[in-house]
Amino acid sequence: MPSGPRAVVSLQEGTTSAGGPIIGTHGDGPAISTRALRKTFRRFDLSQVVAVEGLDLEVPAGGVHGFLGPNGSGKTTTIRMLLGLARPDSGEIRLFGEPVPQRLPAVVARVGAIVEQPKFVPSFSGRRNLEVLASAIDVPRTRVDEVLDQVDLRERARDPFRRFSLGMKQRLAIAATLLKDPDLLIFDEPTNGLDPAGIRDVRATMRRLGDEGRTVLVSSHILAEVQQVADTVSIVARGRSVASGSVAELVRGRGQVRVVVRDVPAAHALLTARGWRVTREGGALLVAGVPDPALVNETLAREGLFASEVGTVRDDLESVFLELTAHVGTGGTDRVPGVAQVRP
Ligand SMILES: Nc1ncnc2c1ncn2[C@@H]1O[C@H](COP(=O)(O)OP(=O)(O)OP(=O)(O)O)[C@@H](O)[C@H]1O
Repeated sequence: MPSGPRAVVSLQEGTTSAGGPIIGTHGDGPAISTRALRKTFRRFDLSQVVAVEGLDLEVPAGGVHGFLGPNGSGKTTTIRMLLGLARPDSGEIRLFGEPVPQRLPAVVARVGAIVEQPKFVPSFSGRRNLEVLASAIDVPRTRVDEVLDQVDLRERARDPFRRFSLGMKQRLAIAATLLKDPDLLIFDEPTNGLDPAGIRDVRATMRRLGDEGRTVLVSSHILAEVQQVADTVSIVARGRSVASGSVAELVRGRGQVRVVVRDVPAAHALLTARGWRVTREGGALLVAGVPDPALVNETLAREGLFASEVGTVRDDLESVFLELTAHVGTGGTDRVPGVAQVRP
């Protein structure tokens, strides 16, 4: 995947006449759903690469959805299929309930996306670049100021594009996707190659768009970035979905209880006997798989083992991600044992 800002795929320029009226409104079902989606490629030596293997994805309408997975897990290929830029071998895709690619023209005006390399003119100002794009897709010029505000670039809009920082270039690309006021925005690794300030600004822009009620699908292999901005996430590994749900749901119950007790061996034996996974960390014990930390305290106290400290060590999404994707071997597994597919 290329790094740095990507070009705007102006889906809005698609043929809207062929598809007829748009059926359904934003909010009456998922913005994106895929079922058993599969895509293979042939390598130069004619061997087959399975890029996407039976992917089920559901992105609720409204808010920011993180599409997470390690490098090579099939995110870009999936996004390209969602946008009609690659054809699935098999499976189903729906955008706002409409089958894609068959009914893409019916939904195309509701979708904006950033993939691949930028196509802005370096010597033109940010504003001029947007004005050219706006007239190409038949959008009034007044819209240019609105989208510049939406990405917080109004003040720098007169600077030539070539003087923009990478973060500003990326926000200009986002502004271009907003010209047609789409309901769904798809960004493939939008923070790739940006410095921390650029990442923060792009993230704030995505959050704002999600708060406006738009659906933002953002792919990333850097989970810490998405964790802070996403309402819901899907985690993929080797082209398959391994977990999905809200960030809170995915990390809930996955923390460990840290307990400090004088008689460590006795406490270890007692807690292990309850069926919990217990590991030693210095003078403390880490207990995994406990639904409520109070249960640890209660179990110990009943046997006269009094804890001097009980606390929760919460996993972040990064650890959940590593645990989930580590389970998926070469052959792939559909689901990781013990991980619920939490549908938002
Ligand atoms: N055009 C292609 N020809 C051959 N193989 C491809 C092609 N496009 C993707 N692949 C392979 O398909 C797999 C999935 O790639 P994809 O780019 O979709 O993953 P990704 O999750 O977006 O990864 P990254 O974060 O590194 O971009 C990889 O093994 C990749 O090498």
